Formats: sequence, structure tokens, C-alpha cells
Amino acid sequence: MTIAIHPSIDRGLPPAAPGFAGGTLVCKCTDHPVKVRVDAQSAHNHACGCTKCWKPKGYFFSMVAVAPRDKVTVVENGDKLKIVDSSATIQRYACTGCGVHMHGRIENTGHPFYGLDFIHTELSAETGWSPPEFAAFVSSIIESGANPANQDAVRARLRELHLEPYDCLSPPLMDFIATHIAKASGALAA
Ligand SMILES: N[C@@H](CCC(=O)N[C@@H](CS)C(=O)NCC(=O)O)C(=O)O
Ligand SMILES: [Zn+2]
Ligand SMILES: [Zn+2]
Repeated sequence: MTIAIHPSIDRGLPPAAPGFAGGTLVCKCTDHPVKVRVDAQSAHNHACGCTKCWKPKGYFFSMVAVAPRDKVTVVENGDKLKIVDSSATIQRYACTGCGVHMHGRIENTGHPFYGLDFIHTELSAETGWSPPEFAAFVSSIIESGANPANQDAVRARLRELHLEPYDCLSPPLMDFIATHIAKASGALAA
């Protein structure tokens, strides 16, 4: 049996549409759904196996991307949103009705990813979003209850889907973070 990763990823996603400029994320509530408009193409879309990212019920991976925070606007029923954990680096705004995370925001201006909001493009009816490029925090699915003995098979399936598995972020993103920190500390010239 094929290992399930994430419903959208298992189904197969189309490539990014040229000129695609965003869409509206809608939560799962049938009544008064929260709507968040994203006026940009997504970037760095990936599968994330960490325990904190919102994922569909029954799956160990989320699909999460970023977009500039000034392009992410709550347009309807924002009163239903509540921050999941205000002490986390990423403040994830979840719908109190259905539990879906609508966007995640970093308020620490010194953070390497400050200025980018985390979004789940599967919540939008539009097609053309950038598809996932890699799988992050793969070892972390064990923290959600995945059987450690299946990890080789999970990684093999991710590779089959052309999502190289990493146990943190991808090397280019880890290098980006380290470069930001080195510039802030003075280890590298700013
Ligand atoms: N092993 C941990 C990893 C959590 C983690 O570091 N998640 C990453 C990827 S989303 C992160 O940047 N977290 C920052 C945050 O959650 O605020 C878990 O699964 O809970
Ligand atoms: Zn909802
Ligand atoms: Zn995550």
C-alpha cells in the first residue's frame, strides 16, 4: 500500500502557473468561514512533518509555504481567529470553529523569516500555487505518533514524489538562516 503523505501531495499537484498572483484561503467551517486573501504567489512550499504545523486529520505532514506578510489579509470572519501559541516563533492563527490554521506570522523583526507569513495553499480553490519542493522535519513525524520503523519507507515515498526529505529545513534555507545570524553577530560582513 502506498504511504500517505498529504492529500494534495498524494493526488499530485500541478506546476506553478506562470503569472499566478494568489488567491483566497478559506477555512473548513460551513458557516461563516474565515477567509484570508493572499495577493502573491507562494514561495518555498514544502511538506512539514513537525508537530506544530496544521495538517489534515489522519496525516503526519502539513503542506506549508510562505508569502510576504503585507500580501496576506484577513478578509472575512477574522473574529474567529485565535493565536495557537503566542510564545512560539510563528504565531499561528487558527479558526476557533474548525481548527484550521489560516496563517502564521513572525513578530520578531530580527528573525531570518521576518516579513513572511506561513500559509497552507490547499485551503484555496485557485490552482497555480507553487507546489512543494522538499520535505522538512521528517524525523519529527515520530513525535506525532508515526511508527519509527516506517521512516525508511516514508523517506523513500517522499523521494518518489521528488520531495527530498530533510530533518530540518532544506540546505538552502538552513544556509539562509545561518547567513542572517552570522550577519547579525558580525561573523560575516553585513
Ligand atoms: N521536532 C519539533 C520541531 C518543531 C519545529 O522546529 N518546527 C519548525 C518548522 S514549522 C519551526 O520553524 N517552528 C517554529 C515555530 O513553530 O514557531 C516538533 O515537531 O514539534
Ligand atoms: Zn473555520
Ligand atoms: Zn512545521
